[in-house]
Amino acid sequence: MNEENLKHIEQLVREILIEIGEDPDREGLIETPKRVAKSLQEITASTTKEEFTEGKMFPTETTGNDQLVSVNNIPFYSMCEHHMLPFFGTVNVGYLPQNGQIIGLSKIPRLVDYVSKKLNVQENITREVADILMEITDAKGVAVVVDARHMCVEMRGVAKNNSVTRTTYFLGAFNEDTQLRTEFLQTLPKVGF
Ligand SMILES: Nc1nc2c(ncn2[C@@H]2O[C@H](COP(=O)(O)OP(=O)(O)OP(=O)(O)O)[C@@H](O)[C@H]2O)c(=O)[nH]1
Ligand SMILES: [Zn+2]
Repeated sequence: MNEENLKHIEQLVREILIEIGEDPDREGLIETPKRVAKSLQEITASTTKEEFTEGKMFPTETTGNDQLVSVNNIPFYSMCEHHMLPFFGTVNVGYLPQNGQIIGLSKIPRLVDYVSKKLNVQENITREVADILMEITDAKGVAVVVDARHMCVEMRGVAKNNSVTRTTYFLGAFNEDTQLRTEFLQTLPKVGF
């Protein structure tokens, strides 16, 4: 998003304020179009793939490391592509390394940021995290579970407060090996939001 985009969004937000019956020149709203433009820029500023693909893999001495690795409770914030309202929650990721190749732990939350900082739906975030992780690690299997609350479900429409949506996506070994899948599912923390 460049300066021209930001200026244009500012004008549009000013028009929205008028259409919803507000006075965009009242004191509390004077800076609002600019703030909204900047916050939209921040919320949708997906990072680049290099943030989690450069220097990502570490070979270890032994394939004895080819055991389940799970990184849970990774927070994310996104906006639904239907209403442009926030949905947020946690991403839980498991993978089964192949040939002792492990990924730097910080790269997984970076991947979650990359996928979630744009207009999206929860199912796509779940699948994209799994597909990209599989692509960059060449793991034997990848599992992703996302728990989220959707403001478009809670504060409007059907208005169901505190309902939590869980989406899951399994690739490779997690589809074939029920024991592995159960082991991963047992690592999932209780939803705390
Ligand atoms: N599957 C899925 N649906 C979502 C997600 N975020 C929002 N939605 C749903 O997208 C749907 C859009 O439905 P529409 O009927 O086109 O829009 P609407 O009239 O605003 O729907 P209501 O929310 O039921 O009032 C709604 O059922 C939302 O709950 C998501 O991440 N995944
Ligand atoms: Zn929505």
